[in-house]
Amino acid sequence: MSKLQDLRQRKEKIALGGGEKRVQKQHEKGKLTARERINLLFDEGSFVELDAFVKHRCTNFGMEKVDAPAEGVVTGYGKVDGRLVYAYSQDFTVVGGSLGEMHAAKICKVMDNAMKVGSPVVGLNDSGGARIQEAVDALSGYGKIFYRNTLASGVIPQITAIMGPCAGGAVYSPALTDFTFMVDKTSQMFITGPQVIKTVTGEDVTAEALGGAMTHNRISGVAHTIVSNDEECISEIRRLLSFLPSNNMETAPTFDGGESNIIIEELNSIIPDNPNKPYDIHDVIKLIVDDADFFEYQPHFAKNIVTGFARINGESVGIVANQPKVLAGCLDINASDKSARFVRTCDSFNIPLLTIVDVPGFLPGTSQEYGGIIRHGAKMLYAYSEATVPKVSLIIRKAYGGAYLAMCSKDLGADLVLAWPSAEIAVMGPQGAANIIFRKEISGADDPITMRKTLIDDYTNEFATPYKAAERGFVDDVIEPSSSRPRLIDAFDMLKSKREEMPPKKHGNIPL
Ligand SMILES: CC(=O)SCCNC(=O)CCNC(=O)[C@H](O)C(C)(C)COP(=O)(O)OP(=O)(O)OC[C@H]1O[C@@H](n2cnc3c(N)ncnc32)[C@H](O)[C@@H]1OP(=O)(O)O
Repeated sequence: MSKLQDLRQRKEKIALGGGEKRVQKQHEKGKLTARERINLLFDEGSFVELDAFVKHRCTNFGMEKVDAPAEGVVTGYGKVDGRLVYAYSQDFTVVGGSLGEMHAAKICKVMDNAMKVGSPVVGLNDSGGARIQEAVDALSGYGKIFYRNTLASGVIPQITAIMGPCAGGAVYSPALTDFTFMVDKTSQMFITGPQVIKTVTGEDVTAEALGGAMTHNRISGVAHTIVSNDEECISEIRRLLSFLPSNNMETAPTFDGGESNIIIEELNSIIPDNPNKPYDIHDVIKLIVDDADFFEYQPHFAKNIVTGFARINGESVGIVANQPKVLAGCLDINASDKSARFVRTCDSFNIPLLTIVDVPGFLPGTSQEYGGIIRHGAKMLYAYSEATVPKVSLIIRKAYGGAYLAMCSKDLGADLVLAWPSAEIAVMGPQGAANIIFRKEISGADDPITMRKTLIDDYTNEFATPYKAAERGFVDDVIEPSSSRPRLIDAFDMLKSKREEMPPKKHGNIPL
């Protein structure tokens, strides 16, 4: 056999992964193989595989006889929409995609290379976890990955997709990355599986209920996006990448922004006359951004706040907006965590922030106080204050108390604050305020009910407007809602050359 034939044969054998039977089993579960996923991720023909010949060197429990093509993980680089991206894709058909010393070394090489050239890393996870035969060498492999995840944090975007099992120590690499996708029904994440839980606590729980995609998207907030199958997962990763720069020294790619001067009459009537009537903030976002295209971040978690990426005049922006439809748009523990993390993600990657405010306050109650709403809410204040990207706030209705401050107020460094005439910026809502400051007048009146109503109306007319804040310069301008899109385009355009430095320090100490 010629050397060339030998090379071809070797590569063909490696490309078969764990063999036909195991590939068939993978397909029967509704999953694509590691290589099929890689092919979908990258622009056609652009993927360059590295380390296909790497072998494990474990001899425990007969492992010297186990051939593991590509060491159970396909690694390399290629182009996504013409931009360089590094990726690894675990191959469940090879020793269950389990991670040993050399499997980890391949992933570490991808991360090291991506850091050198400043490109995102996409990790497609489908693995039985630490390769049990390799013992502490496998654990060390995870440790090396966690260390690199942390060093790369805020330098290059790190995206993880969970496309199969992800248990034990394996869960912490995804948790250290910027974005975690989970495929519905075929992916699970947990520290300890159902059997261990049954033994230790006696609790009965299925793997899906414990760590399925919806559990982590809706309840725990560990995952950011749920997708229905592998194909959708990969296409959503490609879509997400289009909103992000390749690294923290660059800005996100720009696109054709469409109509910029458009007046949107619908916005003038989108807020209901009754201040207690909810509406869907998505309607406002979709009218303002380019092509109604909104990539939502954690759409199923803390639905009282809406976060995600969009474009305004072709440029990426990160949007944080209260959702009056859920908990009246109050901020709570989960909303604070979700938005603070999102703000920091945007700031890391030079993505300007648009904050749309309609917030009646922080959610009252013992469960919130005992859960540490003070500590969690502080994360929002911290994240907005330290963010140096352009920050534009649009106050469309309620902006009360500490929550007004937390939603990127002027005092937390908003570069431009615009308000609609429907804005109400005050320490608290008129009803609550009147009960406290006019208590004596109300209780001493011949007709307390009428007196209360009169005083609430007085307070509303005087304070529940944007004009008190505008008088002090906390609001830069009160605008017609219909002009919001051109005004925001103009604001972000004006702020493009913004330069702001934080005081030198090792790192800040965000309340965790
Ligand atoms: C730090 C940590 O990561 S601790 C976590 C350690 N990992 C674990 O506890 C999980 C162990 N694995 C499992 O429980 C199961 O394999 C599951 C649930 C992940 C998947 O189950 P199934 O879909 O039924 O696949 P199955 O068990 O047949 O595994 C496929 C192959 O991968 C192997 N495999 C799976 N996980 C591992 C592992 N962690 N180490 C070594 N081999 C493994 C299996 O032995 C099997 O090999 P075979 O095809 O030669 O028979």
